[in-house]
Amino acid sequence: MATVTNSCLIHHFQISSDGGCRVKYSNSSPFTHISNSKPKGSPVRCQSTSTEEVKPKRNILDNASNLLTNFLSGGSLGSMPTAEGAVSDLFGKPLFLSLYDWFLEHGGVYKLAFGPKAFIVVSDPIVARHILRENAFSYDKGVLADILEPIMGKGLIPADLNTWKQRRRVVAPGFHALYLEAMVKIFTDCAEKTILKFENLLKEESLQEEKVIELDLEAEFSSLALDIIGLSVFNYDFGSVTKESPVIKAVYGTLFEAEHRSTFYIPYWKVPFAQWLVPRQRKFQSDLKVINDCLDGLIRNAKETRQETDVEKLQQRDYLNLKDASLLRFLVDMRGADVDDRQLRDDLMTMLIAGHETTAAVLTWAVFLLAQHPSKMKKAQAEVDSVLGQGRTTFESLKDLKYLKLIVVETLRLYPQPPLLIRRALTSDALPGGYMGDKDGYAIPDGTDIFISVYNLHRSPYFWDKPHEFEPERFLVRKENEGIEGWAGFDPCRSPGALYPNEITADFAFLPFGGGPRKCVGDQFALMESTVALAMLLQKFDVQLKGSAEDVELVTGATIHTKNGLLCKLKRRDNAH
Ligand code: HEM
Repeated sequence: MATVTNSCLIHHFQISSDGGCRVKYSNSSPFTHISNSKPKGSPVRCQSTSTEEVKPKRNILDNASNLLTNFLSGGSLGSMPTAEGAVSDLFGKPLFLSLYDWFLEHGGVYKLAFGPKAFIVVSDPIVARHILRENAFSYDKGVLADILEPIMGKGLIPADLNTWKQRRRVVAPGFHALYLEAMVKIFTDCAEKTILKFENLLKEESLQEEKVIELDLEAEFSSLALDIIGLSVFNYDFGSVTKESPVIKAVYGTLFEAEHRSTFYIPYWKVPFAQWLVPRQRKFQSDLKVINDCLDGLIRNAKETRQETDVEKLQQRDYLNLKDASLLRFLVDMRGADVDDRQLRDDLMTMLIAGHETTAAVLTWAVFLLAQHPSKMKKAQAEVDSVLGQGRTTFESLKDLKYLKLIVVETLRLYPQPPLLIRRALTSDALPGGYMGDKDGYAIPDGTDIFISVYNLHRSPYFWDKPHEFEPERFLVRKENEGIEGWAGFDPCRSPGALYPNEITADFAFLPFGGGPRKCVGDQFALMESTVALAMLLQKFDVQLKGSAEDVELVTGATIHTKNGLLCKLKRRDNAH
């Protein structure tokens, strides 16, 4: 394990342009060396400007917590490094940031003693690959399922393995290429409405001298992502970019509650009668009812107008000219009367929540990062101008928006949504030895709760050069000797034809959509949606932060977002007509 000194243990509430923590590798192309074989000696070294040693933080609360955890786990996790100071640290900042500091201190697999529970924190690609792919069916969603089940029922994210196996087979074919092509048209239509709204606001402002509008872009992206998910998943026009409605309010209310539950460690929603007695819980139940009634109506309507049964024919439809090319249409036409309404509703609710906030967060952080790197914004705009001119984004043009795509993936690297993946071992398991240490791996008992820290993997000084810097170009280098363009240290041959770098090309050191059988079903959808929205914004506007980057505080629930919005100044580009 490399020695890491104190200056690396900064809290990365903001990304600074110089990275804040300087690291260097003895190996210039670290990715190519990820393999099951452990590195000999200590191949990577994290250098820092300070020589101060890390001082373990302890207080009575932490000591008691560690003792309790070891006692309750029967000492079975005893040899694993333990994050000291866990309990007291957790109250100060988002959990995933503390997990990063402890990762630098304790390595790729360590134990977090948290009251009566122990969580294992994994920040090593080999161990992550084992849990997510190689031994995926020995794990379920554990704590996450407890939190989400009241909202998503047996939808794909919280579903137990048996339900998941049946439903994944039904839902995944819905994301076929022709559907995605039709969706790019919907993304473009919706993004155009957002841009039009900005232009109209600008017209109102142009009586003033500056001709600049100030907006909370995080809120605007949230509306845009909601409209897109409504139309593409169940052909429902929320129209939230321009109006408010009871359904929109209910969706935001439900998202807010889902978020609150995911940051709260006590399942207060399980307290008997709470849903009738506590006003907040009553509101949540009534919000849920508004959305469920809306979804039930849409499912009923789709069933009444059901058309075909054959999956192959459905996949060959002229999706671009369909009035309703939604996923719901596909699922009902494919399964028709067989489909269980409740299960369908759970799946739609899951996609509404999973697909909305995540994409809005990617767009928010992409703009945040670009605003701090004006030269990269100019480079992106030059690409948009050369590929699109003043035209619209299309399925074909996405292939040529190469730099924009790298901006999207680099944003996901720095701000993964969600920053942690949660699993619980269904049986005892032997975790493999990781890449980063000289350990032989650990045996874990069934019931062990695990956080796979995507944030730590994505900012690992062992795999990324200048891990905290925004450098979309890092993914695009010429591969030595082969003369082909590939992704830095990644092997594009592992996933030929991939439009974006992914966990396969990176061998699980880059996991923006998870990996293995429970990987995000909407990954391509989300990447294309983010690329389209970003391209259309940059085509028309120069964007600046209203205040300084340091003013933008981050908070987390299910995703990483800002505390008070992303206040920006938008100015129409000189050459935009
Ligand atoms: C940038 C946007 C998105 C990000 C970063 C993202 C990320 C993820 C991640 C990391 C997982 C795996 C969770 C785990 O292993 O525990 C996941 C699962 C999932 N996502 Fe996404 N997602 C995005 C957009 C979407 C969209 C647009 C949809 C649907 C339209 C969607 C639907 C789902 C579903 C249904 C699952 C569960 C898959 C399963 O268990 O079979 N996601 N997502």
